[in-house]
Formats: sequence, structure tokens, C-alpha cells
Amino acid sequence: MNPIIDVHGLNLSVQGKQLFKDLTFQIPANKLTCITGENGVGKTTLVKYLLNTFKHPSQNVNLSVTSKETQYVPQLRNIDDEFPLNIRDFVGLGLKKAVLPWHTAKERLLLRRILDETSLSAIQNRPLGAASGGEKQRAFLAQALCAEPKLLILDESTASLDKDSKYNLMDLIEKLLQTREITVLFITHDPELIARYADYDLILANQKGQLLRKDRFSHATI
Ligand SMILES: Nc1ncnc2c1ncn2[C@@H]1O[C@H](COP(=O)(O)OP(=O)(O)OP(=O)(O)O)[C@@H](O)[C@H]1O
Repeated sequence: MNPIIDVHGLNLSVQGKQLFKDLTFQIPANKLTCITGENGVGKTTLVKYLLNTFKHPSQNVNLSVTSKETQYVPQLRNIDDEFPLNIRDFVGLGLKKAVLPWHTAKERLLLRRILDETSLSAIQNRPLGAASGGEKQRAFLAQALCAEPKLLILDESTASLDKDSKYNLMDLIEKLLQTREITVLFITHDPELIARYADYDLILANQKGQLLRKDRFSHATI
């Protein structure tokens, strides 16, 4: 296995409550790994801890990516109906800004490609506040993709979506995995999505983690 995240012997507590004890696992690169476990087991806390190691390195965690190569997409955020930006400008906020105050030709091309990939081109001029939940979630994902991440972390990104929207989003993520060098970590409670899309499932329970390989016909084994 070629791990992008290597966690070894991690003890993690929040406010005196021990969430993990001697936690050890590896996340394979260029695959989709779901992180699952009961409410309150510590999924989000673990991911936040991993992200924090960019600033405060931990001897228990080894990441093969930099913070600039990592994007975290939290659960659907509340966007006011009056939110002033249109979808294109909102997605463009994710571009790694050059020194210039305007987008370069290269940046505009990347933005156009990502709007296409995320099926947002046709509605790019619509105010984000007027977009549906599924469109907003695609816009958050598109914004993260503008940074051309090698590691993409999705925290319950499909939780508030209807069935069609959630499968659309997951199909898109599956396509990304096939077309670029990207590793996706996906916190989810949805057994259907895990069965259909996950290459691996990191199951968190009893302060430990177990990585299971999922038998998906469309993905090669490693
Ligand atoms: N800042 C904090 N202060 C106090 N307790 C916290 C804090 N952050 C998390 N916790 C507690 O730590 C535990 C793990 O929380 P976390 O959000 O990581 O769980 P989770 O597995 O992501 O849950 P869910 O599936 O419900 O989103 C919970 O009991 C939570 O109440």
C-alpha cells in the first residue's frame, strides 16, 4: 500500500474524554476511503486533528501532502438567500491566487474546466443564495477543486441531499478519482454510498480504527 496518511499509536481526547487509544491506520493514496462510526465516536475530531498537524506536527501522524494540497469541505453551510456572489465568482474564490488582483488566462481556463466538470456551467451566473442544496454542495466541491488538491476531505457532504443529488455528487467524485491524482476521505453515515463508491472503509469504534477494503467491481485491487 502507498499511504497518504499514516497514523500510529495516536491517543486523542477532547475535554478530558478519551476518543481514541493507540489508534493506528493507513489511508491509501488515490482511493476513496469512507470514515464511518457511530455519532460522537470522533470522526470529525480525528479529521480536524489530522488537519491541525500541518501547523503542529505530531509524532503519531505522517501526511504525504502539504496543507496547500489539502482541501476540507464541511457539511452544507447556511448560505443566505441574499448571498452576494454568483456561482462562478464563489467557485473562483478557491483558485490559488497569483499576485495579480484579476484571474490570469490559466486560472480562467481552470475555473471553466471545473465549472464544466461539476455541471455548474449552465447556472454559473445564478446567485449562490438562489441555488438548490445539491447545486450549493457542488459549488463547495468545485471551489475546493480549484485549489487542485491531492487530498480532498468531505465531511458528510451528501447528508442533506436528496437521492439524485447525492448520487450525482458521488458520481462526480468517482470520475475525479479516475481522471486525476486525488485521494478522497469521506465521512459518511450512508451505507448505500459506502457499498457503491468506497474503495476502503475506516471503521471507528471502541477508541480504535479498522481499515476494510471494499470489493467494488469497478476498482482494481491494490
Ligand atoms: N470542542 C469540543 N468540546 C467538547 N466536546 C467536544 C468538542 N468537540 C467534540 N466534542 C465531543 O467529542 C465527541 C466526538 O465528536 P465528533 O464531532 O468528532 O464525533 P463524530 O463521530 O464526528 O459525530 P457525528 O457522527 O455525530 O458527526 C462527541 O462526544 C463531542 O460531543
